[in-house]
Amino acid sequence: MVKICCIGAGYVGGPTMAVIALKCPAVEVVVVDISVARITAWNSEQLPIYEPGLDDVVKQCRGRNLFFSTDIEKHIARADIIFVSVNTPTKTRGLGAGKAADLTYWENAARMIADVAKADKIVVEKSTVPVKTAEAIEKILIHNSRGVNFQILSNPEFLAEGTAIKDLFNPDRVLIGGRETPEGKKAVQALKQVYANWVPEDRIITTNLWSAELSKLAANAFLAQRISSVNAISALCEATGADVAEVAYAIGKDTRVGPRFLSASVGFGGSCFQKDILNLVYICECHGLPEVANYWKDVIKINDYQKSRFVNRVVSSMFNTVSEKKIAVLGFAFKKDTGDTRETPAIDVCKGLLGDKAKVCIYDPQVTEEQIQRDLALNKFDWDHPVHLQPMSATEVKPVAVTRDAYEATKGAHGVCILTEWDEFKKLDYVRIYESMQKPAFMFDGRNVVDPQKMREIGFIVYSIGKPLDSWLVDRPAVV
Ligand SMILES: NC(=O)c1ccc[n+]([C@@H]2O[C@H](COP(=O)([O-])OP(=O)(O)OC[C@H]3O[C@@H](n4cnc5c(N)ncnc54)[C@H](O)[C@@H]3O)[C@@H](O)[C@H]2O)c1
Ligand SMILES: O=c1ccn([C@@H]2O[C@H](COP(=O)(O)OP(=O)(O)O[C@H]3O[C@H](CO)[C@@H](O)[C@H](O)[C@H]3O)[C@@H](O)[C@H]2O)c(=O)[nH]1
Repeated sequence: MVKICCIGAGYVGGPTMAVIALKCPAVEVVVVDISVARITAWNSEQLPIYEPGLDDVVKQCRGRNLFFSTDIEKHIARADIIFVSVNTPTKTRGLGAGKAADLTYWENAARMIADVAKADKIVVEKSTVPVKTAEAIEKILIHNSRGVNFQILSNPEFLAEGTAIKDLFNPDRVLIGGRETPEGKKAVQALKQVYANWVPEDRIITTNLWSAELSKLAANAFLAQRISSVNAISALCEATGADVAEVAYAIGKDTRVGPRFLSASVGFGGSCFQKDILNLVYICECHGLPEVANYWKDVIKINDYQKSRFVNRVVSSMFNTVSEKKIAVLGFAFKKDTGDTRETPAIDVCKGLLGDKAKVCIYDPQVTEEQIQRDLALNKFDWDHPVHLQPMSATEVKPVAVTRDAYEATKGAHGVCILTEWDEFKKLDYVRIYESMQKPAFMFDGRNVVDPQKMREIGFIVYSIGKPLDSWLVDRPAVV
């Protein structure tokens, strides 16, 4: 029986290994982590992450050929194939601070593999890492190997949160990069065999190591660039009276462009886009390509601009101050169908509103009060470390209220901000919400979830990203 061990039981390691176990009954899969709490949760009824369809997959395989453990050394030693899916945060100090990836966790994992391996192993890079990391890891392994043969593969993951199981069941492609030596090719084939259990052969792409690593960063940069492009157009739409949804529909009908990833929003979030673009920027700078670096940096600049623009819109339309006003925030996760808040635009929007002394009251169907407090207290990039290593000081607790219900959050509020496109926000009783609010009642829709015309008929003053403005807003420009 082929034995797989995955180091890192997070958003990628957990779902990916659960699907491998489901689709490959002849493979034994053990997911290990340094976080005892995470492993305990994976072994319980309440999994540590919310992902549609995940519970079902885990229940089918756990205890059969899928196991979760903190005994990292034992399972590394037993495995034929080791996936590494640990955190790769942005460095906060030293060389490359604010851009380069901090490979501390990756390096620790590699050294542990070198220490405990007594037989040949295939080591698979699953984390998203700057190009040529595999080469560095290879050096650590080879120099500490004591005669064991390691083959390094890059197998970046393309799943999106909220649709992880769907994406893993039916991936657009699986990418495997490896060395072009006979041993390297053999290792690529071994990993290909695992995916071939359910992924059609023509969707499994093999490349050299560097192409695989760079493709992952470039794919995320291209996706994020589409959102910043449509968000840039949304600002122009507001200034000129066009409707960004109509413009995006017309653009997306061109088969060369395609319709997906053209929804204007308060900004993109998530653990990947910003971090991966910063990595790309750093690599370009290191290779003496400042023009290319600046090109990609602007994708992030537009994203920051979009968040600031939103906050300024709220403040300027509410008589230029939100001080002491209750502002309800509906949605805190970075997208629907996940409880993940990493780099969610809600953090910057809430911090902006709190900076203007608003009384912020937040409701999200999947995010806990503890998580929201943690997010509002953490410094930039601190979130991407194993949870038990993140700083958290009780003195930093922010004056926000968190409710378990959208009606409670909006009761008595002066304004409502929709920051995540949860389906349930489409179906709320907005007449009831309007009646319970202070007047004039403001609606700021950062995800174009509600029909602005219907909201106006109810009585709200409405702002929707990239849509023609209410006359009230036209006279109150939101300058960044
Ligand atoms: N989240 C996504 O949608 C996504 C998609 C594709 C790729 N990625 C990439 O995959 C990687 C992991 O992302 P994630 O979202 O799963 O992160 P995560 O924070 O959810 O999980 C990482 C896990 O690794 C564990 N860990 C860290 N060091 C360890 C060590 N030495 N030994 C054992 N466990 C260790 C942590 O405790 C944590 O549970 C990142 O490089 C990310 O960029 C993420
Ligand atoms: O038209 C769109 C599409 C997305 N978003 C926002 O963009 C962010 C990212 O969304 P999405 O890409 O769906 O989620 P992620 O889980 O961050 O997945 C991205 O990042 C992963 C980590 O690298 C990759 O594996 C995936 O392929 C890539 O889509 C979210 O805040 C979305 O709300 C928009 O604002 N408009």
